Amino acid sequence: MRLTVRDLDQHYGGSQALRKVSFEVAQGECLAVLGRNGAGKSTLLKCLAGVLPVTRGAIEFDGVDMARAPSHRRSRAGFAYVPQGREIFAELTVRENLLAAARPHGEASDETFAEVYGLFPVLREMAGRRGGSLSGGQQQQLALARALVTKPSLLVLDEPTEGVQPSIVQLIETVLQSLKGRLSIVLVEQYLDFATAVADRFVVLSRGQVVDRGERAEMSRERLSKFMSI
Ligand SMILES: Nc1ncnc2c1ncn2[C@@H]1O[C@H](COP(=O)(O)OP(=O)(O)OP(=O)(O)O)[C@@H](O)[C@H]1O
Repeated sequence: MRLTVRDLDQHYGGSQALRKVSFEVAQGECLAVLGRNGAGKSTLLKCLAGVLPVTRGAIEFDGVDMARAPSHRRSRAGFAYVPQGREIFAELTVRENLLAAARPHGEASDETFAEVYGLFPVLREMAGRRGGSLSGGQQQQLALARALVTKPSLLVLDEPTEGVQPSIVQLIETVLQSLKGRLSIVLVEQYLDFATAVADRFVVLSRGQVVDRGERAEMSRERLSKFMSI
């Protein structure tokens, strides 16, 4: 899916959190959204997901403006969102979490389950365990798997490496690299090594505005450090 965000404004009451944010993500590409705490990254992703209303601007999925469409319509159009903090169902088992995520998109096939269990083998082992009993890294894998069973064409991830041990960060990196090309990805990430390993292009937000953008080859620590807390 091609994502075009144009002149997006968002306000929390009287305070403006996003100001004329514009960018594009081509089919199969991964865009990293970088910036300091409070820059507006999570707000931007919530606007893309339709969980926060936008004040002005367009969010086009393959040319169709979804900026005012409810979340379920965006989801049916191929959009999947993994929020910060994961938001899995703690009381449901791993398998039930996956079934619940897949249901609005039609029953998930055995093939779909085999695919996500292939990407995240620990979830197969833990299929009967309650989501709430998993470690942070396992919950992050479950959150990603929940998004993938919906067969998205645009995957939006808010800090997938947060609170996750290095071996799982490496696994998530490998998974995202394998998904790129097939689906488009928007990634909010504080961990620069991960972002540079996965993203093709980046935008930097500061106080709700895009203050820099470029290609992966231009994502040098020197260039980004003036906008980030590193
Ligand atoms: N529910 C809310 N009500 C009012 N202001 C909010 C709300 N959520 C966020 N903000 C403000 O909007 C701005 C952007 O916040 P946002 O969470 O999008 O930043 P962020 O770049 O994702 O930061 P972080 O990395 O800390 O999550 C901040 O100034 C924040 O205080």
